[in-house]
Amino acid sequence: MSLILEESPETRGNVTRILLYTFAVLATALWIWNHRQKQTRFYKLGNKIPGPDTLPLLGNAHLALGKNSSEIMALAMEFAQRFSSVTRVWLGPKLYIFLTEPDDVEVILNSHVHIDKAEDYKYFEPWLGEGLLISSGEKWRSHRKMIAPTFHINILKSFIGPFNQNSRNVVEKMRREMGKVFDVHDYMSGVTVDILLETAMGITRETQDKSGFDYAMAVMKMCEIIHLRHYKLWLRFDSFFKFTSYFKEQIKLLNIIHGLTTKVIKEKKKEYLENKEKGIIPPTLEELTKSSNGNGVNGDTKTLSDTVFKGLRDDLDFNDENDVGEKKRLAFLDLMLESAQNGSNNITDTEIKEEVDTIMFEGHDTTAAGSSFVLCLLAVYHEVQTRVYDELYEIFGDSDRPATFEDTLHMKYLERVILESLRLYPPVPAIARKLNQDVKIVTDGFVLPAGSTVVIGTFKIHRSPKFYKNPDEFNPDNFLPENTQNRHYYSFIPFSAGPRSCVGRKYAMLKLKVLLSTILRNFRVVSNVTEDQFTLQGDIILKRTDGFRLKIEPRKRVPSTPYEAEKSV
Ligand code: HEM
Repeated sequence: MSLILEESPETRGNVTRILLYTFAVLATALWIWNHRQKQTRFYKLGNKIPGPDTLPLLGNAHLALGKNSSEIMALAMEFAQRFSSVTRVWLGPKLYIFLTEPDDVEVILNSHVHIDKAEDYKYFEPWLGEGLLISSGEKWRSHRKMIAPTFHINILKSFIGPFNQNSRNVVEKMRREMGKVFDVHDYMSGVTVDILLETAMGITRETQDKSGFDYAMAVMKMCEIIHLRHYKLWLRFDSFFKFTSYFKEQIKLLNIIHGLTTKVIKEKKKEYLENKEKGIIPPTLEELTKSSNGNGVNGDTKTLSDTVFKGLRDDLDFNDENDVGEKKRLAFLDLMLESAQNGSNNITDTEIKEEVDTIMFEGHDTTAAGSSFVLCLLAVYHEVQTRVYDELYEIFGDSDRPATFEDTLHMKYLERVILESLRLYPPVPAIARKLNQDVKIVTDGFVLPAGSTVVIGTFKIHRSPKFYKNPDEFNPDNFLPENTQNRHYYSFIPFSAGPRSCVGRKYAMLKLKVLLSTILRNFRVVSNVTEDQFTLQGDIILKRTDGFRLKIEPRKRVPSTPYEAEKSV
């Protein structure tokens, strides 16, 4: 600056001229680039789709600046209202297309071609590597084929023991909150990680040392960092993120997480080989999932959700009446190690670690949010809670016995409540895919160009008046058989659908029933917050920014009076 001031007026004029020329050349180059881009097929197809007005270069990115995740969620809802069921948004040169019409959603989700995850999933990579959630192509296909059977109903039935034990443990912990307002999500998160440690890695409470607790804490904190990176736009850039304290924290957390998974895999592998030498070989996946009637399907074990999800055409439709029993219980990790060792699957230790870490992530936050929303809704709608409890009283009376798999089949009203809660508050509120090929959708024959990102607005679809009468109202009867049978399958997709649907769907439903029934048999949940006061955070996992606050009261183990029961119908 001082240099310029000392120079002659003529030199100063030259500098100004050079700056102006440079600016003019740059601006012209940008304009030409912008104009030429607009002429490309990608831009032309993108711009045929309705969406908010754009600014040169920025597209619509300025609309997201300075907004927190709740405000971005509100904006997305406003766009969905203002534009059609197909809306485009440009974030600079990146094209995002939002779909909320089940016919269009089916075109994407039911396809075996459009299965690649959007770039937004990349923050998981340091943690989950190429695990099932983010992998693509042949790797995803072969691992999915290997992992889907480890969620066979026979294996899930053998998890009833840990589901019950951990649910009873959390009930004991929650007693200390009696009569106070507290955030129930903290408890749901803790119990979910404990259950996963046991069912995914085979680490029981008895075998768990401090590393199990540290792992659980690290999983929860990693989820928080990833959530932050989704809504704090500047943290999305690795080059910036690396200079923040979050990055240092992430390194520490990943050391804990990967340290434990690696250690457990090593120990389990050693144990397996030692047992093999002694001639003790665990049952194979094929043996555990063998069907008694040959076709693997048994109508007696079908639940309401099996019927609700039957049109979604995934690879989880197996059912069997064989009960493998407690003795044969194997965690996912054991099953993967066993199949790698006996040669039925070609999977390395690193890949096994990535899959176990993936299951720990996917199975944790989703069910913690899902169970917290159910409890908060029941705390608001007492008459629904009364009906749920009456059903539980019919099954268990005033006994304290643990739930059996058979009991869960009788929890029909509770199941409707869970499904309705997943409809109004889907834990995964949106699903994103990267398109590698152009796709023609049903609405107005729009062609979504290769290279764009498709965002499926589950939250919005679930609240469509076209499929639900009074769509914003909490009404478990939306899932009465007569109301579900003719509804578009893709109008209810909390677990996504098609070949890339949630592999833990049946696990989640079974666990939610055991956990929620145990809590509700012990406590009555109450809240003075009404549903319209819930503030939502539209992150990768839907949460309440105001916290999942409620109160618990001791449950009187008696059914409601006939008058109360009548009122609640
Ligand atoms: C209420 C609970 C749950 C909900 C709402 C849910 C929802 C979902 C959704 C929507 C997807 C697709 C995500 C996408 O395409 O971006 C998904 C994928 C997945 N989920 Fe879940 N999930 C739940 C529980 C679980 C549990 C308990 C596990 C495991 C124990 C699990 C394991 C997975 C895995 C491994 C994938 C990736 C599947 C693939 O890409 O092939 N989920 N989940």
